[in-house]
Parts: sequence; structure tokens; C-alpha cells
Amino acid sequence: MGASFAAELHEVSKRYPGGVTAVDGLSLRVREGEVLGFLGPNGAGKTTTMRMLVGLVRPSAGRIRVLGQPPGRQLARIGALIESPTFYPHLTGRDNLRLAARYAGVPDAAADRVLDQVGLSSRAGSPFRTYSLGMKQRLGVAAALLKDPSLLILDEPTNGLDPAGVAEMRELLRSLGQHGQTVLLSSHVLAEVEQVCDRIAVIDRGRLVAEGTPDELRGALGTGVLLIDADPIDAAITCLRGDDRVRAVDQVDGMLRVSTDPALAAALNRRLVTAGVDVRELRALRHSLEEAFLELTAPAAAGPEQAEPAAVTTGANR
Ligand SMILES: Nc1ncnc2c1ncn2[C@@H]1O[C@H](COP(=O)(O)OP(=O)(O)OP(=O)(O)O)[C@@H](O)[C@H]1O
Repeated sequence: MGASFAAELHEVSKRYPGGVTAVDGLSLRVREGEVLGFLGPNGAGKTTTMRMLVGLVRPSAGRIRVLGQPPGRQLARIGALIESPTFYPHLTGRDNLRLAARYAGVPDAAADRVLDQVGLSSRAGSPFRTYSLGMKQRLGVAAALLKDPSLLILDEPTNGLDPAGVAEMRELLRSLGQHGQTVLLSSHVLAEVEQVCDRIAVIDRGRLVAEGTPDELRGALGTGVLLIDADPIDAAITCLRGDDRVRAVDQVDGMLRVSTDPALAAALNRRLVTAGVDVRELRALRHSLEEAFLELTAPAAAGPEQAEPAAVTTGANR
């Protein structure tokens, strides 16, 4: 496996005892120096994947390399915030970090460096218990930065934060990305990763469903929908669902939302008219990345055609 990837997963699966398949044949590469957003709804398998990367969970199948080694071998070069870190409530932020620094085998001075990095220097002398949730989360990121890691793994660092906390965390993540550190960042909120990540990998039910820069995802997914106003609507639905080239047909506000290649507009129009359906309007819909994400991870997307990620994977691992 090449050295230009900070982490590589090759057809990795994780089945927990009891039968839950949390990760299902996932292949993914995190490029060195990039901020990769790992996006998926609750239960998609993000935390499990991150836990496998740091060696906390063993994969049931597949191959993982982190900084060129099997998981668990390079922990001195990896910073992770996967579960809420435990800090002593009565100790100051600085003293908590100094303790964590000793535990990690790095000099005490690292505590002040990372406090500055996460913008907590001015409150470093206050007890942890007086911190807002956002400050507590930033202290968690600071702890993950103590070793000046080559790879930073952050699991939902904005979870539970109010909008101001989210904005502060976003600024922090953006600044980390500019320092050349590789960051893998999970979230179930697209807007949070869209603004700070170089690329986004979308997972659902443990599988990769799309991958690329925000622009690539927009380009690949944004034009894949036709909006059709047809009468009678039931006949139109039957007709469109009978076409192999149509991935999905949904009814939205009396219109049909047809997931397909927009270049097929004329052909589908002809097909509808031949079936005796009046087409009052037909246009390609440019949807937002948010809509694309919701469509990709919607329960209806579980059909057999959608199970194959290649169709929507863009900017795939090169
Ligand atoms: N230790 C475990 N034992 C059994 N099942 C588990 C375990 N940990 C996670 N799961 C299940 O695996 C699936 C994926 O969970 P995971 O936490 O990896 O997803 P996630 O994308 O991080 O979701 P969330 O955003 O809700 O944390 C879920 O169905 C979850 O219930």
C-alpha cells in the first residue's frame, strides 16, 4: 500500500457479536494532509470504523493500514477523540492537559501549545467544571493534539454543541487543516463537514455510498434528478418504474422526482407520452449537497440498485 495515504481500508467489515454488521465491505483511503469528512446518519458505522483505525475494535474481515502499519502500531503518531475524554472537573484545563501530557509521554509544555491551538489559553486556569460544552469539546481536541499527531481522528466533535460552539469548532478544524495535519472527522451533519473538509466520504449502513470533494459530489449527484409534472400521475409512476435507467421515482408535492441521468429527459418524455401520459413540465433539478446526502442515505435508497457505490462515487481513491 502506498505511503501517500494516512489510512487505508480495504474491504473492511465488522460484525459485532449478536449479529449487527456495523461496517460492510468498506474501502476508503485518507490522503496525507487532507481533511476528510466521514459523513453518515446515526448508526452508519462511523464510530466503529474509527475504533478499528486506532485498534480498539478488530475488523471481522478486510485489511487496514494506518500510517503504513496495522492498527495499533503507530499510536504515538495518532491523536484521537472518539469517546468523550475524561477530565477531572476540579482541575484547570491546563492541569488536566499536563496530566494527559505525562500520560502520553510528552513534555508539560505541550499543554500550553495545544491550549493556544484550540483557543483556550485565556481560560486555561479555570476549573474544567466551569467550561461550556464547546470548551470541553475543544479541550478534548487539545488532548488529541498533545502528541502533535500526523493523523487526527475526531468522532463527531460538534455533537451536542450550540450553533456558536459549532462555529468555533469549525474554525478550529479549518485551522488544523491548514497546518498540514491529516484529519479524519466524522459527523452526521453535512453542513459541518462541507465547510471544513477537502473531501467527503458518505457512508450508510456500513457501506461507502459516495466520495469526493464537495464540488465533485454536487456535480455527480446534483444533476441526477428530473422533476416531472405528469397526468395521470399513477400511470406515469408505473411507466417510469418500468424503465431500467430510472433509479427511483418519488412523489413530492404532486410532482414526480425521478432519479436518473438527466440526459434521458427526452427519451423518458417520449416514453411517457407513448404510454398515454400528459407531460406538463419536465426539468432537471439541481439539488443541494444536503438533498443529495439525504437521498443517498434515505431508507428508500436501500434497494438493490443503490447498494452498488460505484455509480455515485466520485473522485474515488486514485
Ligand atoms: N459494541 C457494539 N456491539 C454491538 N453493536 C454495536 C456496538 N457498537 C455499535 N454497534 C452497532 O453498530 C452499528 C453502527 O454503529 P456506530 O456507532 O459505528 O455508527 P455511527 O455511524 O458512529 O453512529 P452514531 O453517529 O449514532 O454514533 C449500529 O447499529 C450500532 O448499534
